[in-house]
Amino acid sequence: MRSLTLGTSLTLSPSSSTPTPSSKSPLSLLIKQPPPFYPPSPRVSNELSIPRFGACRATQVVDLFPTVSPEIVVREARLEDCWEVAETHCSSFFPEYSFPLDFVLRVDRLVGMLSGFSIPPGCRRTCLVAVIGGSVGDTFLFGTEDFKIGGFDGKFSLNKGYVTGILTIDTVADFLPRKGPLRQRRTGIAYISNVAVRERFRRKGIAKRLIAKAEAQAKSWGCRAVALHCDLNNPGATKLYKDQGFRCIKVPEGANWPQPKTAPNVKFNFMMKLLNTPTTTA
Ligand SMILES: CC(=O)SCCNC(=O)CCNC(=O)[C@H](O)C(C)(C)COP(=O)(O)OP(=O)(O)OC[C@H]1O[C@@H](n2cnc3c(N)ncnc32)[C@H](O)[C@@H]1OP(=O)(O)O
Repeated sequence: MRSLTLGTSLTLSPSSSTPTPSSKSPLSLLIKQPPPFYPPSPRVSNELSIPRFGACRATQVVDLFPTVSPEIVVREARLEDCWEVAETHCSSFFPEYSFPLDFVLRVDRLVGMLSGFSIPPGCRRTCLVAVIGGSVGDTFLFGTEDFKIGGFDGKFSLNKGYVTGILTIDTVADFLPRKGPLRQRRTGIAYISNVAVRERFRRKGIAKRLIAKAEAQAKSWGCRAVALHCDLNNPGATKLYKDQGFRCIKVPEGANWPQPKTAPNVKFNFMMKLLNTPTTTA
């Protein structure tokens, strides 16, 4: 078995791991925060709030014309996607909330995402989206190459499609153990967070596609590994990551490694994958 080395004494265990950091926005302070990144309750429909907040047209187009443009395309999120990204995040991680709190949560998430542009110098962050219903090759984009807001590409397209899944990848290393006595930020390891797929699009391989794209992105940034935290009580996500070649990292006894801030009772597996490790599934 391969071994990953991170700081002092990390070992890969044959088992595996969930969630991620959430950006805190001013609205977070005004509402009682629910525990983030829980798997959604199966009894609640994620799509209930969509018609109220304006995404209904895109949803209906997909429903009415499923064969016109059935392909899922994974690409960098653009500013025009940001509401649907917030919606996908909230409906996946907080499915139990109904109006008006679900709307407040979405706005909070939107503000959090768009205000997340202050990343440390030299670090990268990108939000990836899996979209359906947009055209692949003939997209006409407005905007410049380098303009970014938060993890969002500052370009617009007239043919955006409908966001079905999301993933954030960064090299900020906030959730990786620091290095050396000066507690320097780790480099060369990208961190995956906020992986979510709308309920009605699950088990179609969308998360797998997002992860594959994230790995390619990490490689293009020169990273040698990717890491993430996965809720111990999220067996579906754990299986997803294990199948994609991620392995659990045993946290050294007594080590105080950083973790996503969620509810106090949530326990995480820390998982990593070397980027030359092949996956077990296509
Ligand atoms: C680092 C993080 O962000 S962890 C947070 C993970 N996100 C969440 O828990 C939010 C709520 N859940 C979701 O959004 C989705 O269920 C996800 C993201 C976990 C999975 O998305 P999907 O697009 O459905 O996954 P995908 O179809 O690619 O599944 C690939 C494989 O993972 C495994 N898998 C995925 N979901 C499940 C599940 N609920 N139960 C068991 N296995 C699962 C299966 O092996 C699946 O292959 P199969 O369908 O051929 O059996």
